[in-house]
Amino acid sequence: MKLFSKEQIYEGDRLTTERQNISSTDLMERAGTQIFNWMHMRMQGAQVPVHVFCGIGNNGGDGLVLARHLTTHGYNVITYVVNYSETRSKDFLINYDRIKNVSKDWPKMMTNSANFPKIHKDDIIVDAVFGIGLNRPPAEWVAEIFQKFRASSAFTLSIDIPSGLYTDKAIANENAVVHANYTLSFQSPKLVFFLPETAKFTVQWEVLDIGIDRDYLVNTETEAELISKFEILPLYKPREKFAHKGNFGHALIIGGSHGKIGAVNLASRSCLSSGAGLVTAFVPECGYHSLQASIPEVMVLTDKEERYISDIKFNIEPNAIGIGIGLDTREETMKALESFLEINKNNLVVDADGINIIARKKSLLKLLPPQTILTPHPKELERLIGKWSDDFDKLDKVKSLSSMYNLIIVVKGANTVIVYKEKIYINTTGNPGMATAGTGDVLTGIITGLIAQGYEPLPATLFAVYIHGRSADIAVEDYGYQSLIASHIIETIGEAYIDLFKPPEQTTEPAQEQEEQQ
Ligand SMILES: NC(=O)C1=CN([C@@H]2O[C@H](COP(=O)(O)OP(=O)(O)OC[C@H]3O[C@@H](n4cnc5c(N)ncnc54)[C@H](OP(=O)(O)O)[C@@H]3O)[C@@H](O)[C@H]2O)[C@H](O)CC1
Ligand SMILES: [K+]
Repeated sequence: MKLFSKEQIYEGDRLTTERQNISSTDLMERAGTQIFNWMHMRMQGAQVPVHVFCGIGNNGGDGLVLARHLTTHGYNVITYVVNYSETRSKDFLINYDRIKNVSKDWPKMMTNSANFPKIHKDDIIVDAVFGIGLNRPPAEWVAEIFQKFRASSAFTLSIDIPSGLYTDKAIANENAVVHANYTLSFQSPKLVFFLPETAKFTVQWEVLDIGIDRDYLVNTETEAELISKFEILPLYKPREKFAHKGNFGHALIIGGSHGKIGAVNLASRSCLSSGAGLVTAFVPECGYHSLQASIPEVMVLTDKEERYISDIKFNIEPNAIGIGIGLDTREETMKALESFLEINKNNLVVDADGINIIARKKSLLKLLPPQTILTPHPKELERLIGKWSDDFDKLDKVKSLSSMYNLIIVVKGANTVIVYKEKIYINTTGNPGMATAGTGDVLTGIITGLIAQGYEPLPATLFAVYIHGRSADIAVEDYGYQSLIASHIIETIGEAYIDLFKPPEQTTEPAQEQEEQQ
């Protein structure tokens, strides 16, 4: 799913009104009516007090359209105008007049937070104060109103975006943002719904289709894209009936040091479970017996050193190499990695201490083959790109590193983000249970295994991050967040593959109930 920028949304609006020969007021009527339909479906006439807070722009206009429909359908609605500016948008004014024609209780003007109404925790708040037009911090009294929303504990529904959130930059003051229980966003979700610092303001979100021009939506390239089953399924490579293990490549996993052979164990197993035909592990001598005993399917080559990697030499022709897990960053190992990178031409996935070594000696970056994949967790990323001031600054730094060295960078997080040059892909699978030792090793194995099978590096990365998270979502159902461990994620990779072909979950309501609601 494409994530359109603020500028692209405004452009889409303009083109839609032109091509469909409608006014912006008609488009606002569509938007507000869609919000009303969503609420009406769920409220079914319930007389819960609905407090609609409107700004003076088009987000506010949406709120007035909603309030008008709630009123004419007999709901218990109270409308407020948060009067933070004297400049009203045209469509706000048109809808301000329209609502006055259908209700004797005209919208209440608010110019400070003192006359904030009493709101019961079972009431509903609709936040139509700011939309994507927010371009400077809200006034203090407006921020106080947002804080009173939260203090009321009432269910808060934000229109388009929680007010106080910018679409394209970090927020200065978290107290000046609405905490939405639910956000109904027009045409596409916004990037800030998925970034670590701002995702918390949008607990749940849903996209409402307001009929923006289809050609525009299809033909407009966006910087950011949401990756879910729909985008992953077309990447899947089916298997021929008469396939044999040679068709699915030979992956090499290089890593491990005394006490950290398990990382290579996890990566090698997940590499096999991702479908690689053959997997070889290259480890210090101390890892030989444990690997051969624990994963008979994996072949093992060893370094001449007992406890750490000192000289990476192998007599196989791998199709893909995953390197860095459990590697250790001592001098001899750093030298071994440098000598390896000087001659390596293979597709490469670099993780963990592999990244830490490169972060220490940045000149190694230019030795990485095109489309090398780096999979840093936040601490490793900071060592690589330095400190960042906020999520947007982080993404800018990652994009420039990616462009400079032609790298694919996996920025692990609650929504893992894959960055390739100027493009951002946001994964939608995964859960907090994955914050446990070894899940990164498992991901490295899956990416390496997919490349070994012939997936190009970027699709392999998108696919692997998706499957890794989906597999953890399946496993967490049995183990819960606290008890999920990396090995469990390997066990459910198969189910995650099978899940790709299951139709999206049907609603649990029996068919006849759905008919009754028509
Ligand atoms: N295709 C769609 O998605 C549609 C979305 N719709 C809705 O339109 C809003 C965007 O509306 P817009 O009028 O552009 O902006 P806002 O309503 O978010 O803001 C109103 C104006 O307020 C001014 N502003 C910005 N920040 C502040 C601030 N901190 N304090 C005071 N005033 C502020 C700014 O105007 P200026 O001239 O003062 O800069 C804003 O323009 C979108 O989110 C949807 O809800 C359409 O209804 C239909 C199509
Ligand atoms: K809003």
